[in-house]
Amino acid sequence: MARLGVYREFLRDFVKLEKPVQDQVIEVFSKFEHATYAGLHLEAVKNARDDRMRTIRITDFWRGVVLAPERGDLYVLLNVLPHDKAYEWASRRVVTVNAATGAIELRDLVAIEEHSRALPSAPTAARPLLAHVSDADLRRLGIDEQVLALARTFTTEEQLDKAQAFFPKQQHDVLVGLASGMTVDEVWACLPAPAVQPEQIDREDVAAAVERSPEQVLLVSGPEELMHAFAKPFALWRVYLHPVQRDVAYGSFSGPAQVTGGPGTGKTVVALHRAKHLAERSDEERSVLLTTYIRTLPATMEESLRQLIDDEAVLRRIEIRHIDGLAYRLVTGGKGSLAVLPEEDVTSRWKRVMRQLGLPSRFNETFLANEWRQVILSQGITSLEEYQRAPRPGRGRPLGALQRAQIWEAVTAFTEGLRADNVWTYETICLEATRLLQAGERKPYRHVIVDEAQDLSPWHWRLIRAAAIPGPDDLFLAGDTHQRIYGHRLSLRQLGIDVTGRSTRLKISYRTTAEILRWSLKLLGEGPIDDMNGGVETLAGYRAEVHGEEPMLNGYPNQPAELEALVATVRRWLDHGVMPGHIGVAARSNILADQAVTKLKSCGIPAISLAKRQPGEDAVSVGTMHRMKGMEFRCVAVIGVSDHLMPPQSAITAEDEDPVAHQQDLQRERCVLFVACTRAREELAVSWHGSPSRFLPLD
Ligand SMILES: Nc1ncnc2c1ncn2[C@@H]1O[C@H](COP(=O)(O)OP(=O)(O)OP(=O)(O)O)[C@@H](O)[C@H]1O
Repeated sequence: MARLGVYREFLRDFVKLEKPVQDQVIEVFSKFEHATYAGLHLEAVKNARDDRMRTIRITDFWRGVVLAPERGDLYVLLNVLPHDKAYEWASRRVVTVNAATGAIELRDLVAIEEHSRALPSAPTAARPLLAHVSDADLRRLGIDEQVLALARTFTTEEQLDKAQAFFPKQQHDVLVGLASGMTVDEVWACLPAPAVQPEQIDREDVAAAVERSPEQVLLVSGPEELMHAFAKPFALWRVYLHPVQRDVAYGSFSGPAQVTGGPGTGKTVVALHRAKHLAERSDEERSVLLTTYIRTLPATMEESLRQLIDDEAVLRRIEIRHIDGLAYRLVTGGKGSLAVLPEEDVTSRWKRVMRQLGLPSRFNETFLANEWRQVILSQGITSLEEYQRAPRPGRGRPLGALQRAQIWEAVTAFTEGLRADNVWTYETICLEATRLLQAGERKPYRHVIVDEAQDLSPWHWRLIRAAAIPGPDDLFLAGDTHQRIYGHRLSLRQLGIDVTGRSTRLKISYRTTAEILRWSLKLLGEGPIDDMNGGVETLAGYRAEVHGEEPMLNGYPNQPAELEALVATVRRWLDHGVMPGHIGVAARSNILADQAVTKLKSCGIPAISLAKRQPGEDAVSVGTMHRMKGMEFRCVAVIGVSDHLMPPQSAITAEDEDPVAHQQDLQRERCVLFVACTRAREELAVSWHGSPSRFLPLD
């Protein structure tokens, strides 16, 4: 019986086909297993450079390109294209085996030969791009003779960029890494670990290579899995994990462990698989807690877990809860309710305290609230003596003993006021929940998994530490400090959570394209980013496997013109067959996001605010950049990236008030923009009106 694999690169393109063609592809290939070779009408391709290429009828107009095995029964669906293009595509391409990884790779042989023929006969004076790398090193990294010969002639990055269209992808990535200054060892470390030793790789045996290429080919076990792969091409994570992801998700750790990595590297995916793994090993209900600070995430995580776990008993062992919701429930015991103050009431209480105590105006309400959160609560300070001695990292304005005494008096008045009025803030609820857990004997969870860990504050971590039984596999953290949009710098070790020797960094972005990634990384600026463990975080080796268009960057004279252009951009995406629900629009403020919804709707485009969107709703999703966290779309427009809006003045502490807080606020805003831009899978459009934001790399 024939078996079927689907080339992963095609899965991304599958969503771009029109719905009736998609349906027909599914129809044809769901019968594949049971059909005979002849019954499938696989046609040979005339003048093919690779005689294993076949095509198969999808409709009168569309054909699938299939790699047929020389021996064995494993066929690979490589692409689906209009009739003539399918034959042309198939005739030019050759499947080979990578010498370093043993995986299959696809090249446009005709284009390589054409480029090789077009080379000038005499060498040029310009320095070759890869002059600093020896042939031996290139071969060790899997560059074959044909690619090597052509790559040696390149003198500009532009030539190398163009070669992306015809070189095998893995080899092209290696060359780009070397050309960008990575060392041979660094590039080597980024290659997927070969399933066999390089000396055992038989480069003629394509059939064996297909079997050991899970990163290139999704092997489907039957029609149901095929349907799922096509129905949810973005949900491949369910069935396939990169070996590094798998090791972390299904590994055993002697204590707290951590997974880090840039946007789209699959940290949430790993967290979900880890929850499944730990729940399967457990026998108690609600013994695994999956938590986060991002409000929208628990609902999405629940939906994803339901896709991953069929067994209701296993599902019942996992509790998914927002961290503040967890604290609330621990304090109320699930009964009664607490009066939680909205942020504006918290601010007016600080103002009132200032007035009552006659504090100098330089201690304004923001300063006091930040001092309380970032110094007093963060360090768990409970007395003036402790506060007098406390270091104040991240706080720029020095304070003498008298000033500290004044502030302490204000903090005491504020917290006593809350108590007297029986009202709470989320911080005080969290402190109370931690106190209850520390006082009690029972820890409610065996395992706690935290997603978007970078956004939690020290009081959250104390709660988490107190909620889990210390021991093997107790805590598992997934996060990326480059995407910190709420929390502050902290050291987990100082909070009793030590992940030394149990931290893994993921490097492949499965979400976005190399072009979007390269541009977005520049948004982060030059400043060092901490790693939550007292060190500096890095994104070295972070890369995307797929390529696409460069981000579109456009400025307009005023906001109406920018919104008009947004409509045109969204229309173009829709005209290209992108479903409305696969388009996201992000703005820094709620006001601009609301205006975008109104504008899109007034032009007949279905659009909805992210705050109101129901799962599965097919409308363009519009929201603030903060709301974009944890989401992804095929196409994303980030609007209002103007200098007067990004960063918003109100979000930045004045430099003369506190230079350290000023820098931190700017960095956080850069991260906010970075998060919004890295939600795009295929296309990113960034726009502004008036002057562009100083964060934008426009060169
Ligand atoms: N092994 C994999 N194979 C295919 N797709 C994957 C794999 N791992 C993750 N993905 C996909 O990549 C996308 C990003 O995954 P995920 O949201 O887990 O990344 P993340 O690191 O948490 O991102 P962010 O930090 O930006 O929130 C998702 O669409 C997910 O399905």
